[in-house]
Amino acid sequence: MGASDPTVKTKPAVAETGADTDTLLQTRDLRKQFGGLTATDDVDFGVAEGELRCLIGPNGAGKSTFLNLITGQLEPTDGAIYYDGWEITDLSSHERVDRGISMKFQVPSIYPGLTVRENLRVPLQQVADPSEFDERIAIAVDRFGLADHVDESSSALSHGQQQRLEIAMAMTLEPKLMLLDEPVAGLSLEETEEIADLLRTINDEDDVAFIVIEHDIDFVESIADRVTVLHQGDIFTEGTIESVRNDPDVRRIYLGEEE
Ligand SMILES: Nc1ncnc2c1ncn2[C@@H]1O[C@H](COP(=O)(O)OP(=O)(O)OP(=O)(O)O)[C@@H](O)[C@H]1O
Repeated sequence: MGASDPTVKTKPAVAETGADTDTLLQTRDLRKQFGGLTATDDVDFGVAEGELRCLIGPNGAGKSTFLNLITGQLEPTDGAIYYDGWEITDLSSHERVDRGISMKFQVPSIYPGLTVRENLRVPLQQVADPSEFDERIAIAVDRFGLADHVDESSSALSHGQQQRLEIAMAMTLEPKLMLLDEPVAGLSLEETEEIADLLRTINDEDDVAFIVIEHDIDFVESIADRVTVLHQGDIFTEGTIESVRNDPDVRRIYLGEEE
């Protein structure tokens, strides 16, 4: 196919950053300082299209700061962020959502005064015609195990159901990259397994890439393609969960074990 073929997407950032062509997100020398504290220390980080990556590290390692830089909730002190072939460093959070980056926080950001159906209508209003709402809501509640609760107040749902509702809301925006900050914190083992299954299914069927911050290593093991360990604002190591779990240096910094 020639360069004039409109179906061929040029990816200027690939040449600029040296990233692989299947790289969806790439940061270069990304830095965030809060006064004298360096929370993100010149990080070069890449995620491939359709990859499910977990981000782990001790408290204060800079995980949430890093995710907030990617969503645009925080402005970097220095460095650049590339997404889907384009530099997005100066785009607003809203513009990043429009391009397919979605974020789910630890505390479900659903509307407790609204029913499940009404909650799902909120993001749908941004992307669909009202005539499509009923059908799309029916598909979503079926897929996310909420069909029996569609007209219940979302405040009456269990914590696990609320997490699923929020993931369902994020998925209506048809993201290419979903960022999750501790999605199973406070959930039971059964609810945690449900979320793990859901994320793997979305990842397989919709080809959505994920960056998931999580402290629960068993959960990480059950979902991650690769794991990145952050420590003191920088990447300490990356690899499979097995290699990371068996790395004595990771055990020392992450699990607090002395050598
Ligand atoms: N708005 C802020 N102002 C000042 N310092 C901040 C701010 N946000 C984070 N920090 C500091 O930056 C460092 C990294 O914090 P961050 O919350 O990103 O770490 P984390 O790895 O997500 O930690 P945890 O696992 O405890 O959630 C910490 O030292 C934190 O105190």
